[in-house]
Amino acid sequence: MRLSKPLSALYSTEAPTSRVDEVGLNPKISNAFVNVASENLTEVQSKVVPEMLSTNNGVLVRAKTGTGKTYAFGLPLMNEWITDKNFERQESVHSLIINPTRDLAFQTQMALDRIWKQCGGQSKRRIDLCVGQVKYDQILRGVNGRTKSAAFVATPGRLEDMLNSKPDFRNAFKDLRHFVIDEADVLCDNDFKEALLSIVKTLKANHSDPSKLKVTMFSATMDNNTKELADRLMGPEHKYIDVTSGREVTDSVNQSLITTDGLYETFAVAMELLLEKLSERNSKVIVFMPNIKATEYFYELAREILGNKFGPRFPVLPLHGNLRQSRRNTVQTRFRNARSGVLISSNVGARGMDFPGVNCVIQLGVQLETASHTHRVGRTGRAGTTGESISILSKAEKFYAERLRKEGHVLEEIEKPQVSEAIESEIKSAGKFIRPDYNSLLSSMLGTYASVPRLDRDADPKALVLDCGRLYQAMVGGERLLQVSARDLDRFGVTKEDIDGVFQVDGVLKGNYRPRGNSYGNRNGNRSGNRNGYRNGNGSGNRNRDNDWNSGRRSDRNFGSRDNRGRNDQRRRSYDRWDKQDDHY
Ligand SMILES: Nc1ncnc2c1ncn2[C@@H]1O[C@H](COP(=O)(O)OP(=O)(O)OP(=O)(O)O)[C@@H](O)[C@H]1O
Repeated sequence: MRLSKPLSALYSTEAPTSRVDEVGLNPKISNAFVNVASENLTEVQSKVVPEMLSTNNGVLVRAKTGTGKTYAFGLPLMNEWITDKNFERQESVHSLIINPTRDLAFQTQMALDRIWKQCGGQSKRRIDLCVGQVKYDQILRGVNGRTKSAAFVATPGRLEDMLNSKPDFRNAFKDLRHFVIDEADVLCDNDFKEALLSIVKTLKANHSDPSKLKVTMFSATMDNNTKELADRLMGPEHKYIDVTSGREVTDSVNQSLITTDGLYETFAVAMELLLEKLSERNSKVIVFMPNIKATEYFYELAREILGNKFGPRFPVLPLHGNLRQSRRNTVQTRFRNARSGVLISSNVGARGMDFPGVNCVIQLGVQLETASHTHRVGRTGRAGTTGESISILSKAEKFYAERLRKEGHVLEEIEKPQVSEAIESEIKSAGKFIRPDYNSLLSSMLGTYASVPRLDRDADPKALVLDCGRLYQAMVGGERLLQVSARDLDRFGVTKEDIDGVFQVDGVLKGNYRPRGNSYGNRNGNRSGNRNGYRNGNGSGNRNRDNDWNSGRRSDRNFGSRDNRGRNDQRRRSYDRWDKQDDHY
């Protein structure tokens, strides 16, 4: 993206930055960067590029969202490719970059390719993908074909599978120089940790000289788990570069908070705000919803209401884990290229996704992990631009704002907008123009709450549950009650009297019963313990199926090829959940 202002002005709140031609990069790379991005590096690039060019040790990097981490690792890698005279003739893959989702892998590959093409490199060696839904043969062409892969951008499921099941592929990494772990905190999380360790083990076991393999890790959010794993993967000599100055989101994003009386008002206020924001010229907004069902519902609603106001060609786009990858790619390209429009997204669009020109992010409700908030906010105010983030929480969800504040987010309370009668009536009559499955929408909302850690310590679970029931009544009108199983409600510790006139219960409530180790009852707040609690009535006791975690149906189709099927059965389930759907994030 070309910027009209000098970068020093754009990054004025951050430390002095360097020019791209003064950090020791080959002129071909720095000239390409000037053509593609800027003459100036961002702060993280100014610190990381020289470090990566000179050190033999690993580097762990924490930098604010949208400050250019991709090129911070991409430029030094490509610099090595261009300065090695024998590079074209080498067979081994030089660099491996791992991302948690396919969407991010595509984006990373495209960003690096832009520079690499400017250098004329792609005719010699390419940057290829190793992700689910790319055919095995196509991936293998990068190691067996005439034009060898300089680098692979991979997701964990397909990468581990290929390394384990395809000897040709595995052997192509014997002189690998760089292994870059992007969004490191997610990849060090319990779901991926085992796979990541297994990948590193395989890479090292097959390496001609493991001491030459450099590992680098990047993220905006960093927890102790990540730091511990960094020690394991990179050794104690690795360097830690933190350019967040304690804040994970850039100062150029103003964060505010609107409190509503309940979930129904939350949806109405969000729609009113959206109309207001999109009425401004060249306004590009992302609305983040708490789960897939809510994303689908709000998208249908927005398509109708915004279509009536701005015309049918106005970009109103959905992004969530239940969409096919091809549709997700189309949506992302359309939104990336649009001057104005709205993306209604689940967590799948929250991390790393780079959509230029987003001036406002609206977030509804609570999330499993507060790190999600940081990444969602970080979709605006990128590359030195300014942005606005508005969180909408119901009174019962307000505990979440306190958590965010404790973690350093500055949320300014603002007045909620007056919801117009037109919007009220559109929401109430939504059943006529969309096919809302209100039952599963509300089950998903209950599931989202059930997946939040420490709920019973910080919040009033009863109030949240009752709000779900009232939302249902407001949506369907009349006296109909939401039908839920006693087992689901038991998790929130409600009694028959509490929910009288709000839910129709299947089974017998156990009063204030809360199962041991249930999702919100896990007081230590660790992430592994809080995902097993909720059954949303569709047969699975695992996690909140609609939280973008595991609701998907597509996978690394050929995962578990004959020779590793049994061994990887357990792990495959984890990849399936991720690689197909991405996402709890
Ligand atoms: N030196 C630069 N000058 C101007 N723009 C830049 C520069 N470096 C990167 N950019 C642009 O900034 C945007 C954000 O970059 P990138 O996606 O790498 O950020 P990030 O730090 O990885 O974000 P996130 O934390 O969300 O993953 C991209 O559009 C990128 O092209």
